[in-house]
Amino acid sequence: MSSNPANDLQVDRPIRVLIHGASGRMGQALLRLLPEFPSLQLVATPGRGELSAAADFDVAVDFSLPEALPPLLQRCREQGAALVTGTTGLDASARQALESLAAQVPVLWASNFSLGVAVMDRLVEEASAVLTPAGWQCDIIEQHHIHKKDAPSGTALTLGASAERAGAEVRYAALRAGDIVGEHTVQFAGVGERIELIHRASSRDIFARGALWCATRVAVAPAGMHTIRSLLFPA
Ligand SMILES: NC(=O)C1=CN([C@@H]2O[C@H](COP(=O)(O)OP(=O)(O)OC[C@H]3O[C@@H](n4cnc5c(N)ncnc54)[C@H](OP(=O)(O)O)[C@@H]3O)[C@@H](O)[C@H]2O)C=CC1
Ligand SMILES: O=C(O)C1=N[C@H](C(=O)O)C[C@H](O)C1
Repeated sequence: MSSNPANDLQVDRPIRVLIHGASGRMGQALLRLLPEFPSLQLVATPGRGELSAAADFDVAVDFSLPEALPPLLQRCREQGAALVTGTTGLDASARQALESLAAQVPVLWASNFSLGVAVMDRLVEEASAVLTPAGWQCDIIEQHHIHKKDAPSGTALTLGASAERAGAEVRYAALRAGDIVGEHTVQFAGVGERIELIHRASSRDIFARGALWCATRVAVAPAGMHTIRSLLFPA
């Protein structure tokens, strides 16, 4: 999760990586930061309709749109390659398709690859476990740039799911404005007091670095569904 090359993985041979969605905001950040991870060797950046002609790879790193995923999953399955994806707005059948791919290859989907949000997620779960039974209300307010298609954001839904595990009934509000990289507020409101947990992303580099760090780990992991929490905070 760090820009320190010492945190890169030592490997016998380079891990061949395909970047899916390379022309996008996240794709461009991934390409710029890739040199921080010498174990990763870029072999393909296929655009629309170019996947079948792409070179063989060990791990795909994907930030695209839900409709772009089926051909990528198919290619990973055919090749036995790992998948790290941060694409949000996935419906139940897309999530199921990831689970089914994970029966054959290592897969990691994360709605947010930042360390800060991973820690915030744990705080939300802990706060909700105490405050929900005490009758506090949980609300999640997220703000993003005007180009973002899905709402609520994937991160908001992940944080909400963590609060809901403790029984909370979460309400969501989403704002799309300017070039906001991403801001998430989880508010717990009781009578006479309130707690607000806020994460503000000021650069996409935090997501790109997190995804590349995960790729170095997932590429050499066993088949199955991996999570950012299981990589960052192994039991
Ligand atoms: N998990 C995380 O930490 C983060 C997740 N995200 C998520 O990542 C995704 C991408 O975000 P962002 O980079 O801002 O989006 P962009 O719109 O900037 O980029 C989307 C990319 O996907 C490609 N694409 C879109 N549709 C298709 C298709 N049908 N087939 C193949 N390629 C396609 C685009 O190609 P083209 O140029 O041809 O349109 C482009 O390269 C979103 O779901 C966003 O929510 C974003 C930031 C962090
Ligand atoms: O689309 C974005 O930009 C982001 N999407 C992710 C989400 O949906 O939570 C992560 C981050 O907030 C930026």
